[in-house]
Amino acid sequence: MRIGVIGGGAWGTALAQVAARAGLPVTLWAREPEVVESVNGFHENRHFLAGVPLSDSIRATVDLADLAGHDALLVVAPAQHVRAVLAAAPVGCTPLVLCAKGIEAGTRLLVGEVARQAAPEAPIAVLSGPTFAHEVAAGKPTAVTLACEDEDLRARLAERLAGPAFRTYGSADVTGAEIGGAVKNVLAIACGVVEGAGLGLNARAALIARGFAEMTRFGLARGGQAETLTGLSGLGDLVLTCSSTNSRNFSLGVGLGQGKSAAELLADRKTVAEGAFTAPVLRAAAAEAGVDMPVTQAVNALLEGADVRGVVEALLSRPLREEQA
Ligand SMILES: NC(=O)C1=CN([C@@H]2O[C@H](COP(=O)(O)OP(=O)(O)OC[C@H]3O[C@@H](n4cnc5c(N)ncnc54)[C@H](O)[C@@H]3O)[C@@H](O)[C@H]2O)C=CC1
Ligand SMILES: O=C(CO)COP(=O)(O)O
Repeated sequence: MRIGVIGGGAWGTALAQVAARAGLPVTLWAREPEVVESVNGFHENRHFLAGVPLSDSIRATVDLADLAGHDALLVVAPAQHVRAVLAAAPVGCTPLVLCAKGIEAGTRLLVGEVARQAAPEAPIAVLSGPTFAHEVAAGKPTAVTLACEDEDLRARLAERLAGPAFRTYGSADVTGAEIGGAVKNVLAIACGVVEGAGLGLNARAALIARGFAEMTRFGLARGGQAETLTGLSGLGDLVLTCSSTNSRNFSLGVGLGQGKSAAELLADRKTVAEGAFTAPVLRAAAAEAGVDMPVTQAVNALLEGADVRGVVEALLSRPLREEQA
């Protein structure tokens, strides 16, 4: 099985290394010529994943046409760019494994739904879970959800991508797997705010639990399954991303909690904090689905410049409610 990877950021590079470690030849498409030079010349992505030696069976290219004839394509461009890269890539009926976490602005579509429009003949799978790229690339133990409706393809992909330290758990629930990954980025910003504003560990635990309730309400309304949301791609990833400044979303929240503006924090950023793009789309999608998402609304208010104290007070002073309502 020859694997193509679309996107030479930290995660695309780490996944290229996963596939190479599994013994598969890999072509890695990156839009930056300097990334291609670094991977081909030094077996390292010095721009997005510095310090991690890469397998010499990974060949990088700036030319999307070089992805023709592969057996599966891992799609690891940021969510807002997936439509454009798929439109330009030679996809045809090659299976796509979607690895970006987000919801497309404007259309409010999950990445899998975008891919179905952009590449209607391609079978779709989703790979998602608690996976900091540096740890995966370094070979630290990691487990992911590999969701695909086609049982045979799911089993084939799960088996070929797995390795001694990379466990793939199959699921037929593509929507549920995607929603966990998209929503947790927004909730991670909220947890970062708690850290940055010094609101304490009780507040962070409460936010993870209430945030998860919010993710579940939205996920069920969009057709995801509860078991997926409590799994690796939902609760698992939420816990990881809400616990560490290794998360770009959590770090963005820390800055907001310290009183910095989103514009200041996002200016000249080379790496992506998907939650900043997902938050407004998620708020709109939740309103459309009639789902109450107070933490998501609070994150949007903070991204739009609201004062941290006022937003926290507003969250805490909402009418009391039943926990399971
Ligand atoms: N870094 C991580 O630990 C993980 C990231 N992800 C997800 O993977 C996706 C990609 O993130 P990373 O690899 O971390 O990116 P990154 O933050 O390391 O790098 C930014 C990436 O965005 C690409 N980019 C910027 N503008 C673009 C455009 N106009 N068209 C196409 N690509 C463009 C850059 O080429 C680069 O590959 C995101 O959806 C992220 O949520 C998922 C799991 C883990
Ligand atoms: O998705 C991730 C871990 O599973 C990476 O999180 P960040 O994008 O917040 O760094």
